[in-house]
Amino acid sequence: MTTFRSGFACFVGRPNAGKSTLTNALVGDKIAITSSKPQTTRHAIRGLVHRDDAQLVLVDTPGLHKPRTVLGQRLNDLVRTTWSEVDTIGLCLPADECIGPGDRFLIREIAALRRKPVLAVATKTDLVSPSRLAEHLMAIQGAGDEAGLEWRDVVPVSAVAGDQVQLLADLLVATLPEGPPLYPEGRLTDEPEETLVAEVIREAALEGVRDELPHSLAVVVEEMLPREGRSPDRPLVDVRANVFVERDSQKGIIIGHRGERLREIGTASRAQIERILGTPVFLDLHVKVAKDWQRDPKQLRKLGF
Ligand SMILES: Nc1nc2c(ncn2[C@@H]2O[C@H](COP(=O)(O)OP(=O)(O)OP(=O)(O)O)[C@@H](O)[C@H]2O)c(=O)[nH]1
Repeated sequence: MTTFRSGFACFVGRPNAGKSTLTNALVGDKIAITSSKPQTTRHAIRGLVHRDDAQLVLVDTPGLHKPRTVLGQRLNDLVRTTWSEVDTIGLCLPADECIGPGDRFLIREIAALRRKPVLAVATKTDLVSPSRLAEHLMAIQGAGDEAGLEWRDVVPVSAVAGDQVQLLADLLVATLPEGPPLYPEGRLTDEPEETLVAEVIREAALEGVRDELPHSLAVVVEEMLPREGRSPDRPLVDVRANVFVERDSQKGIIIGHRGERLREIGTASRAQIERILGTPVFLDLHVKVAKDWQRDPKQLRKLGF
């Protein structure tokens, strides 16, 4: 009989390194939220990989970055707590970018954890030539040596092309302890549905807006209830959510000319929410100003941080 393994893994790496996309590719469903804007992953969202021989729980962390606000500090604390709790770490180093000071900082921090298996994942390999990839892999090896960190493996992967994703799953599973499944089969995530719904709306609201906005956006789902009086074969769920921004000017950006952008955000997120909940949804979206919420601990708590 083959042994069953189970445990936790997380991907770390600089913003935009491809962590969420990789999590999605491994889980095979869109649970973690991706966006072309950096630092959009706010919550440690877990995806479950169910296999005959193992269950891998993926914890997706936000990027570690220079803390400038209370929120920045909390995010960094969250990253470090996550690292200490998982069985194995995958450090994502995008192949289309050189290893920089930020990556070296991460590698030193991870090296300080000692003895935790660390896989170096060269992400986005579809974007580079084989010779550039070879250079990148050697640079990864060198950066590990420099920090006294011995990689368990160095794996080139393209989450978008699906290249080597399966191999990565095998290598991650091999680092897990023996044990029974941690979650019932069929679950993809243990995030409450409200959190997923809020993340979907946040992602839609961030699409195509200016660079300073990501940090100023928070979404809170106030209510999620089945509409009363519907026949069982035609259910409808009412979702009421608030999009919080920090300033009046940002409110205007989100709402758009005659509410056009807000309508687009609603349409785009509703389709995804319906997929998550498995029922048609009526989405009631409001934009509110919570002045400087990132700097105010009380407001942060209210917004779920
Ligand atoms: N071509 C290509 N693009 C990728 C790949 N993986 C991720 N990307 C793109 O890179 C960008 C960032 O990917 P994410 O998965 O959101 O990165 P992340 O590390 O989770 O980012 P943060 O949440 O900001 O920390 C997105 O635009 C992705 O579509 C890949 O394998 N190939």
